[in-house]
This record gives sequence, C-alpha cells and structure tokens, in this order.
Amino acid sequence: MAAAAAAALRTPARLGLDGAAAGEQWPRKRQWQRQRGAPAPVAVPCRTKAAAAAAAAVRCQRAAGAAVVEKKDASVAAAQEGSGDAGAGPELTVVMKFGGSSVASAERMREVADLVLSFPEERPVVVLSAMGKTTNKLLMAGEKAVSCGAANISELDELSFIKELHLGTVDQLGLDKSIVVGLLDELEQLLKGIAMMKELTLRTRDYLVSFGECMSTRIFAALLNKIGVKARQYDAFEIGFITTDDFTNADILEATYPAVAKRLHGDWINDPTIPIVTGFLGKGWRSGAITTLGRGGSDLTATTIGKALGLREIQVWKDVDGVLTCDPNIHPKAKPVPYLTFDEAAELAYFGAQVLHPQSMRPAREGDIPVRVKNSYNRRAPGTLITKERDMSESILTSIVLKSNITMLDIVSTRMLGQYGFLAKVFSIFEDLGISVDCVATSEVSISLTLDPSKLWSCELVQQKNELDDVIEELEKIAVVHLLQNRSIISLIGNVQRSSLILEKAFNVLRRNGVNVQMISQGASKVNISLVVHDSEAKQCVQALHSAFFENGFLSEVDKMDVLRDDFTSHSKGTVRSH
Ligand SMILES: Nc1ncnc2c1ncn2[C@@H]1O[C@H](COP(=O)(O)OP(=O)(O)O)[C@@H](O)[C@H]1O
Ligand SMILES: N[C@@H](CC(=O)OP(=O)(O)O)C(=O)O
Repeated sequence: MAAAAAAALRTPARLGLDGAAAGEQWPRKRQWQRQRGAPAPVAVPCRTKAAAAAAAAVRCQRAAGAAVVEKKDASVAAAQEGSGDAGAGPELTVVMKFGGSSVASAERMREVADLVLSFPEERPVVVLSAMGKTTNKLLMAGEKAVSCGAANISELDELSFIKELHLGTVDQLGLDKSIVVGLLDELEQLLKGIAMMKELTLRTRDYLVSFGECMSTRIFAALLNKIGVKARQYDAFEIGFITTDDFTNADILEATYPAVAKRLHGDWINDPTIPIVTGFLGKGWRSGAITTLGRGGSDLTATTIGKALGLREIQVWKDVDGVLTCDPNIHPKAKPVPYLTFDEAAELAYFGAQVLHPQSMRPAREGDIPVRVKNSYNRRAPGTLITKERDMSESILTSIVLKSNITMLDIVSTRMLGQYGFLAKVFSIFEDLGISVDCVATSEVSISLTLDPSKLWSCELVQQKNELDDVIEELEKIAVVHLLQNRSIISLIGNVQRSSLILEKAFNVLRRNGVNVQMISQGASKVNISLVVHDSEAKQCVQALHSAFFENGFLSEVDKMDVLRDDFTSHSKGTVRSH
C-alpha cells in the first residue's frame, strides 16, 4: 500500500532526475517523457554556432553552481548569431501567450488557432496556460484527496470535471484521445497517492497542477498539426526553465535564458515548426522536480522566452481589452489604458492587478522587448502597449489597483528619540526571517509597514501564524508592535510628478466618503502612491476614486486648468500665449 502511494507520488526528481539540475543535458528526459506518454524527443546536436555558444554559456553556469548571474545578453547573442547558420530561414518573431480564459474550450482552441494563423507575417512561439479553471480544479482535487480516501478518488467531482473537459475537447476537435489519456491516468494515480499519504506537500502540489498546462499544450499542438500547420509541443521543465526550489512560487534563474534559447532556436533552425510551450512551469535547480512560477505565471514564461530569443514583441492575450483603469470586477466602467511603461506595469502587477504576473515585466524590461496586452475575444481592440518609455506630458493617473487582506505592522521604538540604527535593526529582522515588505512609512522612532501577502500567504496556514509570531517576538525586543490585519493597499499608479494634484483629488474623494487613510507611501519609483485603508471600505474607495478620476471629465478639466495656469505664468512674465 505505502509502496503504491510512494510510486504514485513520484516526481521526476524521485525518478532519478535530481542530478539533472541547472543545465545538465536533462539526462533522463526520455524516461520522463515516456512516462508522460509523450513522443520520443528529437535529439538536437550542437551543430550551429548559436547552439554551441548557448551550450558554452550553460556549461559555464553549471560549473559555477547554476545560480550564477550570467551576462544578460549571452542567450540573445547566441540565438541571433545562429541566424546565418545552416541556411536557416527567417527567425522566430514574437511570443503569443494565451491565458486559461482564451483556451477554455474546444471552440476557444479553434479560435486561438485561427487567431495565431491570422498573422501570417509572424513566426510565433506560443505559450499556453491550462484550459479555463483547470488549475483551480486540480488544486481543489488535491486538497480533497488528502482526506477522502484512495477508494473515493475516482468519484471526485473535480477529477470528473477535468477528465470531461479534456476528453471532450479532444473529441470535439477530432483528435486522438491518446493525447491526454496517459496524463489523465497519471493524474488519477497521483491523487490516489496523495490520498494514501494523507498529505499534499508544496512540491506535490506543483507536480499536480502541471497536468493542466501539459494537457492544454498537447491538445493545441495536435490541433495545429491536424489543420496542416506544423507545431511541436514543449514542456517548459524539459527545455531549460531552471528555477529556484521555492515550490508554488519559484523564481527563474539566469541559466534559463541560454538554455531556452539554445533549445528553441536550435530546433527551429533544424525544422521550423511552431513551438507550443507550457506556461507556468519550471524545474527546480536542486531538486530537479517540477516547480511553478506563482499563479498567473504563464505571463512570466512568455516574457522569459521573449528575452531569451531576443524577439520583436511579446503578446499576452487575455479576456479583457488590455490593462484597464481598474479591476473590471470592482468597477464595470474600467477603461483600457493604451500605453504603459515597464515600471508602471510592474508596479501595477506587483500591487495586485491580476491581469499581469508580478514578476513578468522583469525579463521584458531587461531585454527591452515591448509587451502588448490584447483581448483574444476582441481582436480589433488596440490593447495596451508596454514599453521602456512613453510620453508622460499628458499623463496624470493611469490606473487604480487594490490589494486586499494584507497585514500591517505599526512598530514604535521603546528607546528615546534620536535612536540611530533602529530602522536597520527592524529590517534586519525581516531579512533574517525571509519576509518581504510592501509599503513603508517611517519617522525616526516608528515604522508602519505592510507585508507582502503573496510571500507570506503562500505558506501553509500553520506556518503563516508561526512566521508572524516569530516576527513580532523579535520586534518586541526593541519596539512596541501593533499588528493590524484585514487592511487593503490602494495603489494610484500614474505620473507622480503631479502627485500633489493626485493627492488633492484623492483625499477630497476619501474625505467625502468618510474614509480615514491609515498609511501613505510614495515609492521612489515615482509611479505609485499607496494608501492603506481598512478592507471593509476598500472597494467602495476604489469605485469612488475611479469615478472621480476617470468618469467625470476630471482629466480634461485638469488640461484646461493647466492651460489657464500656463497663461497666468506667461502673463506674469510679460508674454501672452494665443490659443
Ligand atoms: N487593471 C486590470 N486590467 C485588466 N484586467 C484586470 C485588472 N485587474 C484585474 N483584472 C482581471 O484580470 C483578468 C485577466 O487576467 P488573467 O485572468 O490572469 O488572464 P488570463 O488567464 O487570460 O491570462 C481579467 O479578466 C480581469 O478580471
Ligand atoms: N494555469 C496557471 C498559470 C497561468 O498563468 O494561468 P492564466 O494565464 O490563466 O492566469 C494559473 O491558473 O495560475
């Protein structure tokens, strides 16, 4: 019994892949792929200069333990160097990433195939998320498996849903069932293993959710091949997506860029077929096990590929007309934002806008590759273009973002005024405990700060409590600490060169709504003003702020005011401006 459970719980690492970490030539790839029911892999010899250069970069990192920060453009240079090799055709041009909402059904898969083919001038790398709500269902199935007993696994609603969705899709698309049958069997075995062990570790959780992307990409690649467009499926954890071993929230390591460039570019040179890559997944560099990049992580997969291959553009296709002025679930009148900088988009994502993964802008910014957010349900909508710089002269407020259920700490030094080293001591406690801080406001003897819930709350419930207890215990050695839970951060993303205007308007709105702001923080990034309020009043605040800034002609009023002010200034300087 226990042996069967352990067998069902085997991840690639437990199958002997641990040594494959950090750029090793994935020695047991065949074994893993066979187990996954995938076709035998195509061997890619290092025959191009690009492949050799990328391989050398990987070897160099491997020698130094893989966490080495490689010179950022090595992979791009290596990939591009190869463009003249072996009589290769034109290069890959863009990444097209489609989220779960875009590929939620057979019909949607067909539409996405049609969409990809409607850009005949592009040679895309396609990145896919799991179909619809598959990831949530997998997680729920895993939670239930812990306590439902192995005999009841096949009766789990979530498992039935996942089977029906994927088998039904394959059937409706006229594809061979074998594309997903092997994976579905393996999934059921895994759930039985979880039931027998009565335990769902973070590592097993990542293995569990990986089935979503592994199935969606296989279905989509088969669909393209069926309609006569050559496509090849790739599991990201097999092509060099090397990550930290932080299961459920792993970071991509630098070794990823040359490895991914080598594999995708090398294959493309040998045989130009559209690569269809699993989003969200990676491989832990120490464990060799499957990792995930945090919820919504396929955006990060897309930008990583964009940077690795030095592509012209990264497109992320969603179910909304681009990045909006606020979450449309909070305010239905949210409008698309046509242009953003990487800094604005990163801040917006980090402070809670679900539309982009918090880390996804980093590779795009480093590679200076434009990101376009588009709507796969409304292709004609222009979407949002995210670039390094944009014209900010007209810009005041760009978007309002809400991050709820955060924890705030008020920390007041127990020593007298003028105590130097207080801030340093406080932050060293957070560093020692490995906890990130979101927003900070300080005086010489007190600090108010909010904790990053995605880092804190990704842990088990018991662990969360311990972490907070540890923080408070340590802080109480030097300060009086107040823990304030159920708070929200409202982030005003915009042109902080005009912060007085934004704050004047915002505080007017908040005062009229009877809301007291508990903390204010204006980041050095100059694109974000954060206000902390109680959870219970946060949504209403965002709605009121949105109406005031975006719906009542405020921005055009400001334009008029600016003209008047300029005229006034010109008059007082003795010059007259005509308009
Ligand atoms: N500021 C915002 N702009 C656009 N969408 C937002 C924003 N804030 C939250 N959202 C939500 O993000 C969703 C799109 O992100 P996501 O679900 O991750 O897409 P996908 O799964 O297609 O990649 C939208 O449907 C919308 O409900
Ligand atoms: N399927 C994963 C990864 C992802 O990126 O999804 P989406 O693109 O649908 O947000 C998730 O649900 O988190």
